[in-house]
Amino acid sequence: MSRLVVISNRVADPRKAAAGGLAVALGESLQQTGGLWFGWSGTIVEDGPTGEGELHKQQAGKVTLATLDLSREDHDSYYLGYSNKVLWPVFHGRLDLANFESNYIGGYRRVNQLFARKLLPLLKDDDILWVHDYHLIPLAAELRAMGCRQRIGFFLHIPLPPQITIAAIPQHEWLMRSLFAYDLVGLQAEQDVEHFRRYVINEAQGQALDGDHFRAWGQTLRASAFPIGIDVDEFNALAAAKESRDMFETMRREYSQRRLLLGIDRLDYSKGIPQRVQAFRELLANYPENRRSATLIQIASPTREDVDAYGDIRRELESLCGAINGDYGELDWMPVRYIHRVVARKRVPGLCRAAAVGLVTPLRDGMNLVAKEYIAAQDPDDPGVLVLSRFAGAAEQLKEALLVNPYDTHGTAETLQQALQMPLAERRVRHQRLLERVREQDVHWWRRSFLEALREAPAER
Ligand SMILES: O=P(O)(O)OC[C@H]1O[C@H](O[C@H]2O[C@H](CO)[C@@H](O)[C@H](O)[C@H]2O)[C@H](O)[C@@H](O)[C@@H]1O
Ligand SMILES: O=c1ccn([C@@H]2O[C@H](COP(=O)(O)OP(=O)(O)O)[C@@H](O)[C@H]2O)c(=O)[nH]1
Repeated sequence: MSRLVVISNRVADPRKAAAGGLAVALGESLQQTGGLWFGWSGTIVEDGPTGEGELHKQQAGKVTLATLDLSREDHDSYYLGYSNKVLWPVFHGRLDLANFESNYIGGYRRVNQLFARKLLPLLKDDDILWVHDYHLIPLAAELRAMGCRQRIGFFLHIPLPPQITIAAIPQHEWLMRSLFAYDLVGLQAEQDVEHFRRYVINEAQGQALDGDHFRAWGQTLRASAFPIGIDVDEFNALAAAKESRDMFETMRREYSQRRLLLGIDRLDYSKGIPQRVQAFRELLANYPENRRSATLIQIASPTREDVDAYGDIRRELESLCGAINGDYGELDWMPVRYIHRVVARKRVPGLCRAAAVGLVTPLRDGMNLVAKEYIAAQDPDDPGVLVLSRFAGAAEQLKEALLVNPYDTHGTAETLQQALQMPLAERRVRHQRLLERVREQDVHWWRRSFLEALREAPAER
């Protein structure tokens, strides 16, 4: 059996609970198979030489972690710059937030070359490589240029936008062409595959062949949807632990006379949090029976704070929450509880179970694992209702949720009222179907189906 080598920007000890969907899912996958997990150490070396990362190796159960430090200059241009000021906003359809500053691309290429150079000596001939996310799109091309012939798969955790939006990136042809150095490209949703198909045909003058195979720039690969899932059993074990049960009991006591609506997100402009708070405000305005009762808890964990757009969204959200509490709050009830901190993962199941409504309303999201965690956390006899954005990748699978357009404040407020009023029988039926889907297409299914497809993909090298 060949060894699995996972490469991602973010690496976490798989035995410890991590926040952030990618780290959680990869940790759970590697726990099953063992192998090597290679990526950035999370350390920035202030005055180290540019382009030379120190390699740290550490054993975490069956998994070897091999991580690199980055110099300040490389981190700023590769991670903050090209990854999070170019690729993240463009791939989430926010061209207005993209900053196409020319020196970012140099750092992005340099770090991908550095990763390839440091990884290559660690590889065995029959390893199977699985590269993750937008930080590392050109990694396979760099590895191939250094002689790497192993099978390499790539999984994009964020959405792939329409062809015309991709084309706004000055280096789009180089980026998309470098995807063809992989043997398999995995995307979150069928819609992303459709966007890939249109790019290949219309922009690269390539061909769509049978069975999700594509040919362009003299190379063939397969590009298919592999929607990422959660580890339901691991999540249930967290739910049964003391921290989670305590959290549930506390919330249930505190909100026994009230209805709880819950959002858990990184404070990212893609998550649609201000729009959600506006919709909640409209709910209170249009349906006064919810005043003194409905309470929105919004966990907005800090993320990428060195990127300006994230500071802006924080100020916007704080001002909105302040205004709604000022306008509607009473001495014994505040409509919004906004928390700008990470909630420990072991508390997430208890918090979700206590909420009558789970709010997952991103403007755009690759998948959104919180949507699946909310379903897994519910009491099947008295489940809450998931309100889900049609623009989250999860919406392709979770059709029995109440789907909303998060840009439509009025429509979302109406749906919140529908969720709060939904009869028990309907809640049970919807929840049962959703839970089946979350269980069937869990994180193990995701890993297995991707790796099987990678083993079978046409390998041209
Ligand atoms: O590593 P950070 O910059 O701190 O950001 C955290 C992660 O955010 C993104 O997550 C995505 O992956 C999830 C799992 O597939 C998916 O459910 C979600 O919709 C995506 O936004 C990012 O893609 C990761 O690389 C980051 O580690
Ligand atoms: O304060 C927080 C915020 C998020 N999470 C976890 O981080 C992951 C977020 O993944 P998702 O796919 O929803 O979004 P991402 O942050 O990766 O874009 C989920 O497992 C959450 O339970 C957490 O444990 N604490």
